[in-house]
Amino acid sequence: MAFTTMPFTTMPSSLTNSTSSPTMLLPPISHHNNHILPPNKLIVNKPKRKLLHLTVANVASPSLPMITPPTPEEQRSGTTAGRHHHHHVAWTSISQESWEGELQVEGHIPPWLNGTYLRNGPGMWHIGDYDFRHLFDGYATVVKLRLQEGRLFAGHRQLESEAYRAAKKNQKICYREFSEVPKAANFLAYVGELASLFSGASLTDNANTGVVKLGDGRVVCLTETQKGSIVIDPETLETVGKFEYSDSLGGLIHSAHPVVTDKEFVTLLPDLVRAGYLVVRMEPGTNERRVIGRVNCRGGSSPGWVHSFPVTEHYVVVPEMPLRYCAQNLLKAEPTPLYKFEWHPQSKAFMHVMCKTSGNIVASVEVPLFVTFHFINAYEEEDEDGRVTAIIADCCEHNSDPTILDRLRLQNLRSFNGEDVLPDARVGRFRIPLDGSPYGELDAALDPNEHGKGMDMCSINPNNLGKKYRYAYACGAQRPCNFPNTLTKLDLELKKATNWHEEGAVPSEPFFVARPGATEEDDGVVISIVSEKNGEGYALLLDGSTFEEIARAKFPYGLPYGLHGCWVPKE
Ligand SMILES: CC(=O)/C=C/C=C(C)/C=C/C1=C(C)CCCC1(C)C
Ligand SMILES: CC(/C=C/C=O)=C\C=C\C=O
Ligand SMILES: [Fe+2]
Repeated sequence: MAFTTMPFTTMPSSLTNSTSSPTMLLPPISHHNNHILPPNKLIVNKPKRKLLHLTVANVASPSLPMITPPTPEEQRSGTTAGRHHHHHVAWTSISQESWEGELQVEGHIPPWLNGTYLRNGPGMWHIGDYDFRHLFDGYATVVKLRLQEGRLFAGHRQLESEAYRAAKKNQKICYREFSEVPKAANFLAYVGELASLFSGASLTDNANTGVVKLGDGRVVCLTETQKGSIVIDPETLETVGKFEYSDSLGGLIHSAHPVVTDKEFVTLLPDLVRAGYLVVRMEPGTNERRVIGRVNCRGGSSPGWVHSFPVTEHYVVVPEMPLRYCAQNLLKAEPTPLYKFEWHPQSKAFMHVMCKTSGNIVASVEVPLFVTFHFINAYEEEDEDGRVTAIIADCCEHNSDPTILDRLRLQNLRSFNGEDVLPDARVGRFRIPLDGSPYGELDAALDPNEHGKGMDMCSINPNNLGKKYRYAYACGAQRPCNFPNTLTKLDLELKKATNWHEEGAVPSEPFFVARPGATEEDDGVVISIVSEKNGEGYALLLDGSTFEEIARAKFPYGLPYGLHGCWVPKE
């Protein structure tokens, strides 16, 4: 099969951001005997020393540089804030390009669990001496957990986006990130005179949000810019090349969360010129998106942010949030309170429902104002005669408070002082009637106290995508906290939650993998990666049904927080 990928030039094998600041190094690894050092043996290299690029390929390196801890002066230095452990390891930049090795497993990995869990996220939040502002600005770090006959082989690697390579080469940001803007000279020096800083060319391709496995087997890292679609090798985590869309639909941005199954890739392309959304579909084995239909916005002159959207078996649901893209903010030099977005409560909120096969809009209703990053799932509600009466769509809803976006500034995440500052959130359940009534409803699907009034980063059993379902897994809040800190299993039928919590731990999105042949919806495991307050970290497996721990495996280093993952089953 001929795929369109554009290879990048080879990267240098050594880490080029050998800054003048102290940086954590990871312990060396060996093929035969993987040394997992306790955290107090984590080693810190001396300023101005070159960092080793530790990969399996170079474990044979005969010697490591002499290691000394940072001086108290260096410890105090504000400019190294992104790099060492003044604050939680979840918000500390990864210090090494890549690592891989076997982890020791405590507990029992089910023998049926054979495949690789991949997780993407912004893991490096500085370049040179400059620390980034926002969680979403970080350069992508992809983590893998390869589970094989009860053993666990893990690793991580920095994604070689153009934006990351340019930043390493110039020791400066060269493309527009979520909240960061390069200096014009940096951008021009890298991209050339033809591209304007105030054009789409200046947008990042730093694919730091999610990772998906297409029906044809290709694994693609994604973010909200279309150019930030990058193919990786799921085994080595190496960057293969850009995923080039071969259609001529154009546009610069898309939803960060396409709905991907073995049969299709469905996504939304916001139209910032004629406020609306194109609903598009791409078949496995192709790079061509085809238009299913178009939704025109009903409120405001700009489309609402669509970080994600839900589908049912027959419909695509297009949310129109009053948190809207702002074309001016996209190209502004200084960050605005809501970054590239604006809150327009007077423009109202809507939900549109499009038939997947005809592209016809079968419902378009006004709903209460809402703010969400993540839809959980949706399904068709039927009456006794099997007629579809409404669409039910669930999301992690931030009590229609857009300031959640600004709460994710690194400074906030790093400055937790025991005070409860996480804004309330809930499982928002929309009911969108299909009988032509003009209004839809939005209510909490269960009492938010069940999951501690915090709620985000959700997954479901993928076999229930678009269908009536009972269970979801997400992160909730054991307060006080400044960020969701529990893993929670939601029973949306009994309206109960089961919570997993460890003091000071920051767990990433609980990802559900169904047991092959299972008949119960929650028969499977939940995978998460936990960053601990002592600087360590581990992979965690919970039983999808009892929500009890079945295994954990410590990494030799604490990992930064990560966002979304996917499962690549072993063939
Ligand atoms: C990591 C995450 O959840 C969201 C990331 C969002 C990003 C990276 C958005 C990026 C954007 C730009 C870099 C410029 C254009 C606007 C926008 C899509 C917000
Ligand atoms: C981490 C996050 C959104 C990530 C987007 O992909 C939201 C967290 C919300 C906190 O309550
Ligand atoms: Fe997301």
